[in-house]
Amino acid sequence: MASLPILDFSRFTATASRDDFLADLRAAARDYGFFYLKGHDVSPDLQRQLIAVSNAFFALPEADKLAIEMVNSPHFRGYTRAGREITRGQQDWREQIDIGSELPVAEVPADAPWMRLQGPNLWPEHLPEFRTTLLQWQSELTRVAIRLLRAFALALGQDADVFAPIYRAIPSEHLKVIRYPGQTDDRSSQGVGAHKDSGFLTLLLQDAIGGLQVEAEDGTWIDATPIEGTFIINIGEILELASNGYLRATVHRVISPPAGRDRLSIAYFFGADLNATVPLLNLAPDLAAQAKGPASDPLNPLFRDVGENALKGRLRSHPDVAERHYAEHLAKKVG
Ligand SMILES: O=C(O)CCC(=O)C(=O)O
Ligand SMILES: [Fe+2]
Repeated sequence: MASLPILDFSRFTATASRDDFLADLRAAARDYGFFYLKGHDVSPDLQRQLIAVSNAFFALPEADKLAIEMVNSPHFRGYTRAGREITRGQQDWREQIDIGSELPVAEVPADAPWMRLQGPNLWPEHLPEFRTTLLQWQSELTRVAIRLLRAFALALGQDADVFAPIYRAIPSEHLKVIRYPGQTDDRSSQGVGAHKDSGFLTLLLQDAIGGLQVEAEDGTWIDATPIEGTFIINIGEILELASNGYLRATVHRVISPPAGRDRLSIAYFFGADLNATVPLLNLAPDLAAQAKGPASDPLNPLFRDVGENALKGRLRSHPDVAERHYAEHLAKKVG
C-alpha cells in the first residue's frame, strides 16, 4: 500500500542539508502533491490549546453555534451545520467554522465582486478563548506557510520571493475547524467529497482518527494516515497554474469515521491577494519538460484571477450563502 512521503523542515533551515531538502520537496510535490511535514517549529502547547478550544466550540449548545451561522455572512464566515456544504453536488457530512483574515468590509468595485469575501469573522460569544487561540494559530501558520512557499520557489529554481508580489499586500489566510461525525446507516459516508484546494498551500492538523485520502496518479486512493507531530501539506491550484502543471493540486476527500467516533481537523489555506493574477513561472528546461500543463477539468475550470477562482469555489460550496447574498451576482453570470 502506497504512503505519502515525510519531509523534515529542519533540514531546510540547516544550510548543509538545504539542497537535499529541496530535491525531496520537488519530488514529493510532483509525484504526490501531498506530504507530511515534521520539524516545523509550531509549539506543541499551542497545538494542544487549539484542539481543546476546537472541541469546546463543537460542544457548545446548538443555539450558540446557530447564532453565528455562515448563511448570515456575505463573507462566508461562521458556522456550517453538517450536510449544508456541498462538494461535487453531494452533501458533506461535517460541521465546521470558517475563519478568514480579520479585516474590515471592503469596497466592492463592479469588476471585482470577490472583494465581498473580505469582512469580519463571526466568533462564538460564550467562548472568548476560541477567538484568541484561532487568531494566534492563523498568524503562526501564515509564518510557516510563507517559509514553505519560499522553499517551493527555490525548489522550482526561482527567486525565494517570486510569489511575494501576489500575497504580500493582503494574503488570504483561511482557517476551517472541522468535526466529522461518525457514519450512520441513513446517509452517505462523504465527510468531504473529492476536490482540489484553491490557494497556494494547505496545512492540515488532524487528530488520530484518519479518513483523509489522496488520489494517486493511477486513480487509486492513498490513506493519509495520521502521524503525530506532523502537518499534512498539500498543493493548491495557484501553484499548479504558476508551474504550468509541473506541480499538481491533488484531488483528495475525507471518508466519515466509523460509527460512534468522530474526527477533528483544522485546515489552514494560504492563498494570494484576491486582486492578484497568478503568474506563469519561467521554468528551467529540465523542469519545463516535465510540466504537464494545468489539468483541464470541465467541472472545475481554473482561473488565473485569484478572486474569481476563490469566489467560484465559495459560491459552489455554500449554496445557501450564495442564494441569500449573491443572487444578483449569479443572475448576471447566467444572464
Ligand atoms: O479534514 C481534512 O482532512 C481535509 C479537509 C479538506 O480537504 C478541506 O476542507 O479542503
Ligand atoms: Fe481540501
